[in-house]
Amino acid sequence: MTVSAAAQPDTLLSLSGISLRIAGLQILSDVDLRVEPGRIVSLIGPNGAGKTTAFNIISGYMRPSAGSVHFLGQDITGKQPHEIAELGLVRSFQRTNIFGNCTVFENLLTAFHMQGRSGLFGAIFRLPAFQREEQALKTRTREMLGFLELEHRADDLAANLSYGEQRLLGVGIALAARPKLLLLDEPAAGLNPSETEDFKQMVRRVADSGITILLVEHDMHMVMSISDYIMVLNQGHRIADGGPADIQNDPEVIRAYLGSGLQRAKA
Ligand SMILES: Nc1ncnc2c1ncn2[C@@H]1O[C@H](COP(=O)(O)OP(=O)(O)OP(=O)(O)O)[C@@H](O)[C@H]1O
Repeated sequence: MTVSAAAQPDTLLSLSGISLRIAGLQILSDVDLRVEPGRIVSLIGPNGAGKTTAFNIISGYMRPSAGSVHFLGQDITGKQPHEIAELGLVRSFQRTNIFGNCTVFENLLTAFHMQGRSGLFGAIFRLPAFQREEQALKTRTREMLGFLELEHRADDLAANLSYGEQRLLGVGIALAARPKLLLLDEPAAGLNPSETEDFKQMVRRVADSGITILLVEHDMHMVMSISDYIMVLNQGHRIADGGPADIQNDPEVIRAYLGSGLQRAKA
């Protein structure tokens, strides 16, 4: 029996019996997941396991064939991505939302403006309310630069940032939307070890600030060292869930990975 998140006050996000079938292929089969507030939760599994598909369903980009998604006690199954983002469930993509020809400061300020109240009319006519808001948003932009440890890059074009710095900026842009739950899709892909470490530290700071994190990631060192809770998918089925130590020692998980990255993470 699956329990609705509405009946679970401590649950921020829950997936109940999620299945997806496309063109005769069973992509996800009866997947349950519960994300408690304030935690770092990772979704892992071999290639093709269904992790990105699960993210697409959670964030409204795909509709499941069966099952439901609840966020903050509300059924969000089948809602549009922007409606879900407005509720506080925000997804940070690997490289989409950055304007390369704008500075780092401008990128963040624009992201804060998207959440602002004065609107286009206020901006065009530079109404007093807009000017007050602009000052407040600039202050928040500077604070965010400090949080991301990117102050020294404030006036550089985003296109000139390293991969690792662009990834940090992408998260900063997502954070401007004031998420309650932040979805990170393979954030360490393409990063070198020191960039991965910087990113990991930043994820910790985000979690410490009270924002819950749901992560899809292949870098097992990162997953095992940062996660409070891990769910493992294989061929669309949940095969295990628990803390990092449980997962690393789970025979079915070891079989699914055939001793690949998971074993190296234990070394
Ligand atoms: N729109 C679609 N139509 C048909 N098949 C799809 C579609 N989307 C995903 N799939 C298939 O579903 C399976 C799961 O894909 P998904 O991208 O969710 O896996 P993943 O765990 O994120 O893999 P990876 O780690 O390689 O990114 C794969 O076999 C994929 O080919």
